[in-house]
Amino acid sequence: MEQLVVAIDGPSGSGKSSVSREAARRLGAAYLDTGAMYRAVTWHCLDAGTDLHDAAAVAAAVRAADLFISTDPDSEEVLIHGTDVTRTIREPFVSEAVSAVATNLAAREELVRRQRALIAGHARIVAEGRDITTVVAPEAQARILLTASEEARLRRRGLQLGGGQSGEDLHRQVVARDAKDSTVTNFTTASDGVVTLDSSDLDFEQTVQAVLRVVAGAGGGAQNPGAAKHAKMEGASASAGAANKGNPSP
Ligand SMILES: Nc1ncnc2c1ncn2[C@@H]1O[C@H](COP(=O)(O)OP(=O)(O)OP(=O)(O)O)[C@@H](O)[C@H]1O
Ligand SMILES: Nc1ccn([C@H]2C[C@H](O)[C@@H](COP(=O)(O)O)O2)c(=O)n1
Repeated sequence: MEQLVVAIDGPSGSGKSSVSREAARRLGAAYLDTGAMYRAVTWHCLDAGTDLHDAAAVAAAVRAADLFISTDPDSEEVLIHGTDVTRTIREPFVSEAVSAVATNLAAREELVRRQRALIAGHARIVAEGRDITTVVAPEAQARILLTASEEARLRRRGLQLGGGQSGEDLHRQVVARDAKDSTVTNFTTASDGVVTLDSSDLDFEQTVQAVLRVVAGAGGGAQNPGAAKHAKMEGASASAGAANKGNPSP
């Protein structure tokens, strides 16, 4: 059976992670959050006292990183050197530091290599980030640039963080981070063959449906239509067989 790879990129707060995870469930596919990999190695550098401005030291730390990321859409789990950082990597101190690692080209090269290995290990996978459609998996059957207006993205992130953030904090975590990250990746304009999906005026469910339509149009439907229908009705998982119990060795 031909492998199904769905590649989704987009700016911060566009809904990549949440929409991709749900699309993966309904497709009976694995799910790869590549941003979590950048976050985990950033946490590790901070924890180890590595100077994030020392490009060689950061690259060495990333190459040596013992990193595990679950690819089961129903199990969010990220471990680095055995430490569970699943929650910590979402903290603002990591969000504010991560661009220093994401703009390190040697660190990117290493993480891209690992991401390709993870993708290759699954029969069906939805992978999301900033350079999946262009660098990591340009041969993916379905490639989507998921966008939303800046206003929608700031509003969504504010709601997601509980509404306690100042406008300045949100701007730093969404707009300023995108500005730094876009110096090394293109997630604002769609490359040839990439479908742009603007979710500004769509709710979450409509956005998931729009992604599934693009995948179906590219020839990749639900693995088992009954399971996908069930997942849609019950909000339950259709991800049997998608779990990854061990990442390829570095
Ligand atoms: N179409 C939508 N309408 C309304 N809310 C949405 C929509 N899509 C996603 N959301 C919500 O917006 C928030 C941000 O989404 P998410 O974390 O998936 O974005 P992201 O693009 O992965 O961001 P980042 O790259 O910064 O991690 C979440 O709370 C999510 O549930
Ligand atoms: N393929 C990727 C994925 C992520 N990044 C960078 C961009 C972000 O600043 C950071 C964390 O990503 P997020 O969790 O916010 O999606 O990692 C990247 O450069 N390439």
